[in-house]
Amino acid sequence: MKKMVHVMVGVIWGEEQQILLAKRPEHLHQGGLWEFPGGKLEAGEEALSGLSRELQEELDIEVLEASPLMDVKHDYGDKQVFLDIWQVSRFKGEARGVEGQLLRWVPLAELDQYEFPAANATIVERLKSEKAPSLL
Ligand SMILES: Nc1nc2c([nH]c(=O)n2[C@H]2C[C@H](O)[C@@H](COP(=O)(O)OP(=O)(O)OP(=O)(O)O)O2)c(=O)[nH]1
Ligand SMILES: [Mg+2]
Repeated sequence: MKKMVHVMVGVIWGEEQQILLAKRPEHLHQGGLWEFPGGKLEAGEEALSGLSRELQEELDIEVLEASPLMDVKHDYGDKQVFLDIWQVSRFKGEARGVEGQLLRWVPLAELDQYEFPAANATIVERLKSEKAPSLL
């Protein structure tokens, strides 16, 4: 059986209800697609610590407030992921692509215009079906 990778995923809200997307580098798993920033939880690490660490490493921001949104399990065939998705409602600093990744702040209504990994379809649906600020 393939091992399931626990991934911390941040839906980061900007001040005008936009969400931060990052483009995955071509050479990575699911490369060339847009994602919500995040990465693998380390052994023994708490979920929120892992999320904060990943967003610090990838975007150079400090998470000040975050809450769990949903989990998604997905089998890509070559890899099985458990996406642990949190909404980030407050953070410190200005996000930049530390690893050279392209970033874009996208209004909720325009999310469908971006190509995501297959596992993200349910996340996008969920975000569109609820009024963002009430979740926070
Ligand atoms: N960050 C993120 N990963 C996603 C999303 N959707 C999705 O299927 N994934 C998958 C793709 C990858 O298989 C996995 C994330 O692993 P990763 O390799 O980017 O993790 P990482 O940032 O810790 O990278 P690294 O330290 O191994 O370089 O989760 C998403 O929206 N955001
Ligand atoms: Mg990552």
